[in-house]
Amino acid sequence: MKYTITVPASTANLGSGFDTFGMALALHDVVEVEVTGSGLAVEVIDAGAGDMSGVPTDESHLVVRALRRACRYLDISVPGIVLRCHNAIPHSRGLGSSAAAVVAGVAAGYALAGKDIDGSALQLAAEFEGHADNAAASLLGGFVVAWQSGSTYHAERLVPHSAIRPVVAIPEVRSATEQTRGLLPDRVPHRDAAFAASRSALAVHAVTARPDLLFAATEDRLHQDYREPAYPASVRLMRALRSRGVAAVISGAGPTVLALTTTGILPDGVDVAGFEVIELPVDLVGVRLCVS
Ligand SMILES: Nc1ncnc2c1ncn2[C@@H]1O[C@H](COP(=O)(O)OP(=O)(O)OP(=O)(O)O)[C@@H](O)[C@H]1O
Ligand SMILES: N[C@@H](CCO)C(=O)O
Repeated sequence: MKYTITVPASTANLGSGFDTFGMALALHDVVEVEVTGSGLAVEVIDAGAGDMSGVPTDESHLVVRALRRACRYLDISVPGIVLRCHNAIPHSRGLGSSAAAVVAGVAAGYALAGKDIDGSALQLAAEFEGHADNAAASLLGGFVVAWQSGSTYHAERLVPHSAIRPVVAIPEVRSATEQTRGLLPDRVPHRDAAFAASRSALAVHAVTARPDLLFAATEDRLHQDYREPAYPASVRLMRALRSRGVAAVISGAGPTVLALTTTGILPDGVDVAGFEVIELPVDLVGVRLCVS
């Protein structure tokens, strides 16, 4: 039996919802899993993601680690595994590749156990990253609001307004989430926290019902400026777009720039040299499984 898991990319933060907002995007990794008599074989295939030479093919592979974790949680043992990963989501660009890999592994564990995905899958997936924004989006699809109570992760899925057409500008350069989180301060001024509260509350309304409010709703003071030294060209592009009235933000931990448009294109005259610009519709479904 072959289990095929299709998992969407995601964009996190959306400007004002640091570690809270996520949105699934229609760019998918596909992971095929087969159970064998013994051992582990991992094949990593570039399906558009670019150079995959740094990705391990042993027990340290992220999909394998998440699959093993889910199997332990679900109390099943698997004698051997063949895994074929068709990677389309570029790594370390702020498009949630690591969360997608973890969600694929967890979903594979549930598939092997013959169980439907439930709330515990989010917990297992989010524990890998320490925040649930990307994982919840890849798991549930649509627009998610994620939060943490103690060590428990939660998320609510909302449906984005149908007029929203996300466009991403993906640079060649990479940046590791772990490093760019290190650029964030331990404390922020109270006025910036209040600013963030207003904009993130507004963003829930803007994304679901009032796209005309997206520009104000995506303003951020908690993370993007602090991370500018890691990817100055991306922040420059984001600001150039915002100066034209486009609701542009840094996608996740960067360096991709996300523009929440209603046109599916970026305005003429903005210099996008060094970036691949593509429209990525919202994925409303989240992770899916096919058994053959
Ligand atoms: N499909 C995958 N298979 C195996 N490992 C992966 C996969 N995707 C990501 N990884 C691992 O995760 C790393 C990237 O994680 P990182 O959190 O820095 O970036 P990201 O998830 O692409 O971006 P962000 O979290 O900002 O959206 C890769 O270098 C690789 O080690
Ligand atoms: N909210 C996370 C997303 C990236 O994993 C961050 O900005 O660091």
